[in-house]
Amino acid sequence: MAILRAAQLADPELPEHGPVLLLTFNKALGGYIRKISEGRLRNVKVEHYHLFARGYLNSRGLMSYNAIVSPTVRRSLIAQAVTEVKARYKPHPFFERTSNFFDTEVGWIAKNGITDADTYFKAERIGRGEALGESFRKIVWQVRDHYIEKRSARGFHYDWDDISITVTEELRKDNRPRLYKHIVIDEGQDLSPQMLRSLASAIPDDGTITFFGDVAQQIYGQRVSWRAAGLRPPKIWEFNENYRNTREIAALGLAVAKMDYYRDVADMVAPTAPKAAGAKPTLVKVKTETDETKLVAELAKTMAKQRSVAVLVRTVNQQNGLRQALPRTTINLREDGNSWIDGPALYLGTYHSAKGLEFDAVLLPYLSDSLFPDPAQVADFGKDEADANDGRLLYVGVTRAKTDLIITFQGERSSLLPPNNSLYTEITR
Ligand SMILES: Nc1ncnc2c1ncn2[C@@H]1O[C@H](COP(=O)(O)OP(=O)(O)OP(=O)(O)O)[C@@H](O)[C@H]1O
Repeated sequence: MAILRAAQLADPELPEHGPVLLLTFNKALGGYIRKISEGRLRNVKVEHYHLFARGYLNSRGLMSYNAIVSPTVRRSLIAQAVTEVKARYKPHPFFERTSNFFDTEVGWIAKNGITDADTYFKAERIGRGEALGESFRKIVWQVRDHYIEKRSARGFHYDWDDISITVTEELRKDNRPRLYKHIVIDEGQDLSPQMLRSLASAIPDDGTITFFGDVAQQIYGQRVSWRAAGLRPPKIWEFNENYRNTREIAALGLAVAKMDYYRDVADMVAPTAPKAAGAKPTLVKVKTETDETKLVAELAKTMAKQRSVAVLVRTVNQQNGLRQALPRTTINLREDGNSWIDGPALYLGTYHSAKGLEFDAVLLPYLSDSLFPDPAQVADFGKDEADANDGRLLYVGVTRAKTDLIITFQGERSSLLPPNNSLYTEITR
């Protein structure tokens, strides 16, 4: 629909036509969209947000080589900033929170376009985790300041979260004609409010924004809707037909969306049951993790001879581990994001990188209680928040499968999997 909408807005037959930006969240989805729309899109540019942001700032003379700090360096600078701020205070357990916690909080500030302390102190935090009290927010704000100072000292002007603040500021003072008249956003639920604001500033007064989103698939933990960014859509279409999954796979997806960790989702559109029937998702219990990796690699290899198959995992470490066991020809969704093959192929990636994509068969290994939700997330944000985040990832993973879904685990199966056994065919190896 996003492709068709983009084509329509660029069609010279339409009086309001003009150049269109079809914006995706990540590289892999951009590659997929370019592939499936081959030859059909004229006057439409397909880009992911960060490519757009870099290109625009470059046109303003504000982008140089190495201007954006990598996530790893950012995290280490934030960790150093925490140590510095900690030295000014009496010992307090708050400082013992993981660097991922501080990194996420600093990211949240930027994603919401907050640039002054007062606004942050008063901001309402959506999410399941406990809201931070003002004294803690004061500490976080100092961490943020120290981090930005350190970053500038190293010559980095931006990180991947706050780049959208400069994009918005520049667009607001930029009187040049706009490059695109219309912007179509796919997987918009995961763009930050500030990214959305920057896109709204990127079109002319007579331009339009079309936003495609599915709140059930919010996987970047922001738990905000487009409303938070101030978008007031004059028209909303609801798409509730599920044409992708078989009835059995859709039933598991729906059961996931009904789990406790999905409470209070605003703007949720429940899909109606699809017509095509197929096999139930298979739930395989294995003895050890080594057996699990071996089994998944064998199944994936065999199945990928005839179909498109994806193996999706929670963490980059799991991905790297599995990579060794899979054939060299396996397409890595994160790194080879731009390659997309029609027909039989084997893909490997994280749940995050599979956003918006679909495969004939999907394998979801390591869904053991000890590994999912990711224990590191539980340590950083507490069980409730980790359940809410990883539950959404599970929903994304399950709904990528068109006809076959295989889930494997060892020990106890993850508590995030719906407990109703009639949803699965269970096998013990
Ligand atoms: N009207 C239709 N009739 C038949 N098949 C359709 C129709 N619309 C979409 N499809 C097919 O349904 C599948 C899912 O469509 P699409 O990838 O656009 O879903 P989506 O809404 O973007 O899903 P998600 O956000 O979960 O990735 C695709 O294989 C697509 O070709």
